[in-house]
Amino acid sequence: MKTFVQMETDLRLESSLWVNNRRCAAVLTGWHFKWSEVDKKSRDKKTVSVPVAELVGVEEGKVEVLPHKTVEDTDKDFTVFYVKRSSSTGSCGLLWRLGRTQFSCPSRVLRDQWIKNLRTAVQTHTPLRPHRLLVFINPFGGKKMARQIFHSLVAPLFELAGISSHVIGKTEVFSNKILKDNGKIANCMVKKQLFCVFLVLLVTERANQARDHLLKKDLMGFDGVVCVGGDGMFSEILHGVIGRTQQEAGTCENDPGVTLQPCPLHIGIIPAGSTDCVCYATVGVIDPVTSALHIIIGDSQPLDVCSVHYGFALVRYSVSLLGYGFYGDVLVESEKHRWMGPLRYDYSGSMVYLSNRSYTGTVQYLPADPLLSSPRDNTRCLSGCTVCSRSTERLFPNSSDSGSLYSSYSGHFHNDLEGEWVTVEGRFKCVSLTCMSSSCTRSPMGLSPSAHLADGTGDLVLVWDTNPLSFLRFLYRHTSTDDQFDLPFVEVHRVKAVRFSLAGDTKEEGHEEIRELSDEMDIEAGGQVRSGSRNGSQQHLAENATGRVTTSEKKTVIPFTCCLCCKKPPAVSVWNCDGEILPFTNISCRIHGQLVRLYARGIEDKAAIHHCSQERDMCNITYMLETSLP
Ligand SMILES: CCCCCCCCCCCCC/C=C/[C@@H](O)[C@H](COP(=O)(O)O)NC(=O)CCCCCCCCCCCCCCC
Ligand SMILES: Nc1ncnc2c1ncn2[C@@H]1O[C@H](COP(=O)(O)OP(=O)(O)O)[C@@H](O)[C@H]1O
Ligand SMILES: [Ca+2]
Repeated sequence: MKTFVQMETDLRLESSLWVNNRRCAAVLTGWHFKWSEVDKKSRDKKTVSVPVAELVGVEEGKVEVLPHKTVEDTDKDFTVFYVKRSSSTGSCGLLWRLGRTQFSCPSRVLRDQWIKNLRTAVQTHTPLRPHRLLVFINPFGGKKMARQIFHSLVAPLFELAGISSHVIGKTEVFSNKILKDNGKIANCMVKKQLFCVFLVLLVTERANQARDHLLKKDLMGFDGVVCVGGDGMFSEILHGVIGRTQQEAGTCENDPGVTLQPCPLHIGIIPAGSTDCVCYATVGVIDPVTSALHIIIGDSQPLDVCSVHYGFALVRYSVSLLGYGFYGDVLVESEKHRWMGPLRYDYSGSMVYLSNRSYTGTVQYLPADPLLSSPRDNTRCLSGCTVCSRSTERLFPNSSDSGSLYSSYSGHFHNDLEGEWVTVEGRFKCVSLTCMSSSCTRSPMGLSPSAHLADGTGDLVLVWDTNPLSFLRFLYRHTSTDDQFDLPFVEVHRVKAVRFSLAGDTKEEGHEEIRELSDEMDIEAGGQVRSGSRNGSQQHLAENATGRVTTSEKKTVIPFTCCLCCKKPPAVSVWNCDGEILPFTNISCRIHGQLVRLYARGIEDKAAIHHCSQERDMCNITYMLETSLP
């Protein structure tokens, strides 16, 4: 404690500085860098306060980054880059932009003192800033813009932080640029930069390449993995990161009852996909610059993950949507129209809606503690969420400081699969399970608006068979703030685990095909099954208890290919697992609290920011840091 106070005192700096030829009083306290004009009348006075954790770079001289980086190397000036917020229309979170202020000092000595103290403050207060990142770019995701997005919007920001890039895999034109730039960037990294980021870029050439890389290659020294793509790409990274962590810990992923090891590698998402639900639900906006800034400053958001099992074999992990019935059918249909890009979901959604199907099944669930929270309590999981913070203490009870990443990893995970299972049986339009709100641009409040990112539970939504108009009402409510659960044919439950099985005789049309597929997936006792890809060829990876890995490429078998034109509707649907079709119907699922961490901080409340900025007349806001820091 004494050392900490000492450090704070050492870092404190206060002096007059000039911004645009106007004199300002500037102060660096432990946690904030603030400046305000001194010669202004007090009522016009503006104080800009930047949390140290949100400083992006401190450079000598007068530096510009847009449209190109230019440096006027003067003796008495320095430039500070930081996170600046602005609200965005049409999304629930705030856009982050790069703020920049050039300061002039009365002497070079004072200038150097400011630079030194600001940089030391950042290093002291932001231990999770990444230094080495592995970046995977899916060139075929969403509107096929991932490479451009990365190179035009994200790379310049990383360059500010001092990039050294190493390209692996087959490189393309843009890679040459990175390689060419390397020398120049590496130089300033040594001399000037606030902190260094070492990026390894991989542009994928096939589905599951990123996952396989994470499962097999040397990851020594990396702090995090970044994916530039959509939810499918994120899912690959998720599987790679979780799988690798369990491999190294000697944990058997197949056992539905096992406590999985939380993953030390952070995951960053630069959105460039079709739904981008994970990004939207954890950041609040689909914006590559905002996401890049969250990565650069090393934000950390824990996330619950659902493991899906078929008997004693792991099938997949899910975070956003595990949906049977409507969402499964939409996915099957949308695969035929991938060429439409993101619009394929709207087209397929309409087609499947018009086909008016419902399915029988038995759902069993293990309710979560109703005293902790409820899916109908009208709360939102926002940045600094108290429900999630309390869950951290519950999930990692042995850690001394539950908020700290490293201490939580040393604690013992609390295994809570106790309780009484509830069984419901009947005919459903859809059965959905989500670990988080799953908000996205189509549905800004999400599948379950009050779900939490990191509370160790999921929300199970049961939509009983109903007439088409009522079902449309249910769907339509997802697009507004109207409560989609306030309908007589809809139920929502906060759960820790779920099982699903086909009701009655399972030997129905379509199901045989699924069974055939599952036979081909080589499930041995204790064997692990991974499947997936939505690009026409499905790679199955089966790993048995001895660790032997076998892969076999096979043509995608999508059940019910003629589902929309057959006169007789299919009796069995499929599971949509974060955009992947599962080859099994009878599955069991379990939520693993805070299994992974993202470079994000949850959705920042627009209202709180607005209120805050009016009160203090500040163009940059200390809001989050003031709520989350000691
Ligand atoms: C009438 C308007 C109805 C709007 C209903 C909106 C419900 C939206 C729920 C969205 C949940 C999203 C969960 C995320 C899942 C993703 O992991 C996953 C993979 O994403 P990726 O391809 O980017 O990698 N995405 C999906 O599986 C897509 C699910 C999207 C379902 C959209 C359904 C649109 C339905 C439109 C119905 C229109 C009825 C019109 C009747 C005339
Ligand atoms: N080079 C590649 N070629 C084909 N498919 C790929 C490639 N790289 C990744 N994929 C797969 O593409 C799928 C869709 O990617 P994603 O980035 O999520 O886009 P979208 O949001 O449009 O679905 C993912 O399941 C991923 O496994
Ligand atoms: Ca949750």
